[in-house]
Amino acid sequence: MNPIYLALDLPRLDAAIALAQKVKGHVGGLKLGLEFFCAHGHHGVHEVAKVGLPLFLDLKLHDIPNTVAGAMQSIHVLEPAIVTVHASGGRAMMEDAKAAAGEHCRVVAVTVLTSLDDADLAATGVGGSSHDQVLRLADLAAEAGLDGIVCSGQEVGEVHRRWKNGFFVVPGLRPAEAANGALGGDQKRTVTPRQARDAGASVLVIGRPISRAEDPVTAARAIEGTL
Ligand SMILES: O=C(O)c1cc(=O)[nH]c(=O)n1[C@@H]1O[C@H](COP(=O)(O)O)[C@@H](O)[C@H]1O
Repeated sequence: MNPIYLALDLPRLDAAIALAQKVKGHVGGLKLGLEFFCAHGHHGVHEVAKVGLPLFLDLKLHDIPNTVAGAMQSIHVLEPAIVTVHASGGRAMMEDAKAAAGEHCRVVAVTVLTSLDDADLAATGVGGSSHDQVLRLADLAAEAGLDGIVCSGQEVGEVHRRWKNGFFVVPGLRPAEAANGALGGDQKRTVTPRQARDAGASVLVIGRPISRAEDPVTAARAIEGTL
């Protein structure tokens, strides 16, 4: 199975669907995140579902347990393959999110965003390294019964060694030839798609290296070819 999930972080629904149709032979799934969901909601998800690939609803839910469970129930109808919550919402929130998820939906917990480095983390009051914080939150997610976590490719190898049957989603991927600046320099803990896969990633989330490429099909095919 192709592990690449294309992040459809585009403001226009027609453009998102056109991109998905173009590259669908070179990716294994589509990720719809906050930008997409806030703009197009359930209607947009139903439209993208017609492309025929598994959907990853990256809603990064983070609230009290009752509210997150209610949100999970409200998205059953969209039949997502994967949904995200924030691990920092705590164990009870993650347990209730999993209990409320549809039968065939993997629930994965975002640990430390790939846009943060150790200094950013310290500024939020979290001491220690982002690496240690990812491991701590991965253990918590496993205890809560989640299917896996979201982390950077810099941590996935160690998380994989500790959590053998976990499901690991890795974003923040940059092909070796891509200049981070040209893609928006917001990602800080990056690796190449191949490095992430070799370290144990189950899913590779890739957005701008494909969506902003001059020719997205060529870019997607090239990345697929490195795996
Ligand atoms: O949950 C995510 O998917 C996610 C978590 C994280 O720590 N970092 C991260 O970049 N993402 C998502 O992964 C995608 C990365 O996009 P690009 O940087 O354009 O490849 C975006 O849709 C982000 O919302």
